[in-house]
Amino acid sequence: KSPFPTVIVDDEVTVDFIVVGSGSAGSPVAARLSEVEEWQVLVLEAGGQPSPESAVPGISSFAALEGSAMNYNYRTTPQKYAQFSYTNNTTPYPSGKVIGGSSVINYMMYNRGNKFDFDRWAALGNPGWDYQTVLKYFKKLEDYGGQLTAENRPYHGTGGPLRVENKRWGSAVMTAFLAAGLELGHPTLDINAGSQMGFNTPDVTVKNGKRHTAADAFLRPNLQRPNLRLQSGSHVTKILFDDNLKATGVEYRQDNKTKRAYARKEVVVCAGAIDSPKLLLLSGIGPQQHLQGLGIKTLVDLPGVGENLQDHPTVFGISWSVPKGEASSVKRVLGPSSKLLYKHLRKGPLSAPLGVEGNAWMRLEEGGDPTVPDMQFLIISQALGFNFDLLLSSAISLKNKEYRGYLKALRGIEGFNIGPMLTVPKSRGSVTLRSSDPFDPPLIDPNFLSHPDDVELFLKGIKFALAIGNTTAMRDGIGAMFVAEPLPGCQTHPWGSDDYWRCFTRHMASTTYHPAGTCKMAPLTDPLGVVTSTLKVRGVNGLRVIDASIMPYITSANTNAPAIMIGERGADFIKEDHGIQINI
Ligand SMILES: Cc1cc2nc3c(=O)[nH]c(=O)nc-3n(C[C@H](O)[C@H](O)[C@H](O)COP(=O)(O)OP(=O)(O)OC[C@H]3O[C@@H](n4cnc5c(N)ncnc54)[C@H](O)[C@@H]3O)c2cc1C
Repeated sequence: KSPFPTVIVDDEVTVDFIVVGSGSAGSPVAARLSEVEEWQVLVLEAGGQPSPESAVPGISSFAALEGSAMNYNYRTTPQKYAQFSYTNNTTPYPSGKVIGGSSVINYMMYNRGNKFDFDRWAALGNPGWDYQTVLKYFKKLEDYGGQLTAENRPYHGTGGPLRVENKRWGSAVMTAFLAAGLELGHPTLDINAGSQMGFNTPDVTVKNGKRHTAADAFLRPNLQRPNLRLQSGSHVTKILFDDNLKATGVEYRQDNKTKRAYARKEVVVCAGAIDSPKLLLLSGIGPQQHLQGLGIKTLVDLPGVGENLQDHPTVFGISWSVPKGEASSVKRVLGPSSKLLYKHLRKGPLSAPLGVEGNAWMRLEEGGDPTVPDMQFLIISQALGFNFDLLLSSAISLKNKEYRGYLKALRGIEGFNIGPMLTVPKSRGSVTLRSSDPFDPPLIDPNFLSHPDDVELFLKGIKFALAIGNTTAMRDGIGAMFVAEPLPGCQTHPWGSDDYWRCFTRHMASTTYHPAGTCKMAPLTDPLGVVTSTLKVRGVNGLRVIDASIMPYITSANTNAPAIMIGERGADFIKEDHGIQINI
């Protein structure tokens, strides 16, 4: 039985709202709009049903691997300043093509970001996005099942659609990581509450031990509404406009047929930070020169479409070994006792995202606001070349030939990896069209490390990661031993020197799969803005973009929770504009 009831609508159909994409933001948009009984809402989703395995946290990250049918299987363009260790200087750039979008293939960490992120969006000239306002939406969307205390209670919601829980399982690496934080003077805390500065084990979008996607939370319970319809396998190729530049509907492909759907009120594009700008460009909204070069007629010359791509780069490969049994080995996660524990109690290694043990947020640059981090650390109890080596090295597409020897030395050992991650990098990339064919993958250029400050900050991040691994909690507690194998390509630099780590950074830095910012929300004074503060596309009517692409600056943590919040926030802007009373 398919988990999501879907429909096949007529080849030409008219509704009030068309929502393009059922991902982290599209699902709440559709659910909230269909609360208005007299509005007909149609969701067009390019992907299909999620696989049963995608619901099991411990194995579901396999869906993010290249080749999965639930993934667009994009890659970055060859990077000039980074990714030197990866095939052709490119890496896979997974993005969910499935009902639920990237919330079906992500690692389920639920991290909202920093108060400053949202106050900055508002200060740029985007009213209604300040922290106090968005906090109401974070609470509204949440059904918090984690531990509540006097400190974190005011920041959480219960009874909302999305289940958020404390992670149910961690290896000894997790406990040692938190102890290492305390040893270095950093508290263990709920980073979605008062302060983000410290160590934690992530809360996750998991319900009763199973992944809880945005579609599980917002669409599944509401698809019985007579005014909400979801049509899967429907790839939108173009937005249609009338002579007054009002969006009247979309053209899409389904079952090899070109069909049309018309919207009486609005078309809402929620296709994510890669596909939303792609769809605008295909529809003639974007930088005129780029469109002209591809023979696409320009409707609105909007230079910001596809620009301002931000992601959180991380440096892979900073690894420690531990004695057998301490980390997430294949045997431990997929072994019979783990399966039994999961089957009967929904607990154990299979109930938690594979290898994800903890996060930390720090400010490493001198000066600045001490409550705002510039670095996130992710500790995963797998490491390149270790137990899950095939999975990890293929996920990031390490150059096989060059690194075979390097990985061989590590094979079969257990271990962990601490990845420093820039919370708000200075480098900016872009998404552009490869051709005017809507089925051609776009050119995704994160332009990682094009800003030299990003490399210098990574240098500090790597040193802090080494300090975590060097604590008594890590060394004596779990027998952590740093893997000091010189990295191919960096052997000319004295091992461990600043230049060695700079070289290491440029070789190993890559994506954490958080594209954002490509349809930037900004006031009209900003020439690179694409949407207004109520998420309306500039220069046209009846068209909004509501997803991770609207972030002017990326949030200081993983982007799923903010994308869902953006969906909730955006739906209320639509309601307000159409005279519907909102309750928040
Ligand atoms: C491998 C991976 C791991 C991640 N891990 C985490 C994590 O642990 N924590 C976290 O917070 N974030 C994580 N993220 C990021 C997070 O999941 C995303 O930021 C978030 O899901 C983005 O939401 P969105 O609504 O902008 O886009 P999406 O959720 O990607 O939704 C876009 C939807 O639009 C559909 N679509 C696109 N184009 C079309 C079209 N032309 N026609 C019809 N439909 C279309 C897509 O199929 C998709 O369903 C991860 C992402 C990935 C890929």
